[in-house]
Amino acid sequence: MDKSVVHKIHVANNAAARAKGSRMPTQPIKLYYLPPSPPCRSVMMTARALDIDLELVLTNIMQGEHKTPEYLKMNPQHTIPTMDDSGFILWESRAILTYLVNAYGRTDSLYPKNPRQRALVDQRLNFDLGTLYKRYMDLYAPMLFHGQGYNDEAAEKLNEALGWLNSMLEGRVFVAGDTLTIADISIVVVFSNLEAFGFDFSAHENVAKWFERTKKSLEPYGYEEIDQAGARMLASFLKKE
Ligand SMILES: N[C@@H](CCC(=O)N[C@@H](CS)C(=O)NCC(=O)O)C(=O)O
Repeated sequence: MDKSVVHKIHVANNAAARAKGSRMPTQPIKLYYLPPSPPCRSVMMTARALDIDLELVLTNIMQGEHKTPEYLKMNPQHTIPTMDDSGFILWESRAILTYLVNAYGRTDSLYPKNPRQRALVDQRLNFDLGTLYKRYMDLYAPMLFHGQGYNDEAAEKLNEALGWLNSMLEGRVFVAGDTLTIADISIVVVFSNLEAFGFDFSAHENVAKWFERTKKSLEPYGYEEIDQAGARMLASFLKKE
């Protein structure tokens, strides 16, 4: 679509949102992304949940588009997703999620302001970054990107992390309480990948039920189009190996 048309739509959408009393970006927020990238998918679903239009900038990391001088000037760590909100540059998906809710959320429900509730969301996000997503990558990155085989030890480590998540979910509807938060959106992308890759996590009953519930909750925010489609794309890389 013509850029000026995209901008006009953005201005009209924001005027409507402002009329409903919410804060909205003055310019479209740019997101450097690639559809199968799991952390990009969590940012895109969160933006939908917040009713924020993103200007998506396709950044093909397979073709080195994240290592151009311009990209490295913006993000020397050359990762996607990277966000540009009117010159404010941010990377690390979980930092982007918290920023978007803090800056543009109509309510705090996706990232509660209550200190204890927020601390639980932060704990889950840190668990995801440092343990769950890390162990998922320890198992699947060698298979996806280096043609290596299934590593039972890495699978066992991942399974251990799934068990910890299962315990965190005991007596809870969502990972940090009774309502959907950005922690669910960050964590769900791991499970969409595991499902697409055929990793059986059904023994973790709380996790399996939470996954189905979270998929449904995210349906209005593009779950199938963004997350499931991205996970299937990644799975097709896996099958080729
Ligand atoms: N922890 C980061 C991970 C970002 C990341 O590693 N993204 C991958 C794509 S899924 C990437 O940019 N890889 C290219 C590179 O690191 O050079 C986040 O959540 O944003």
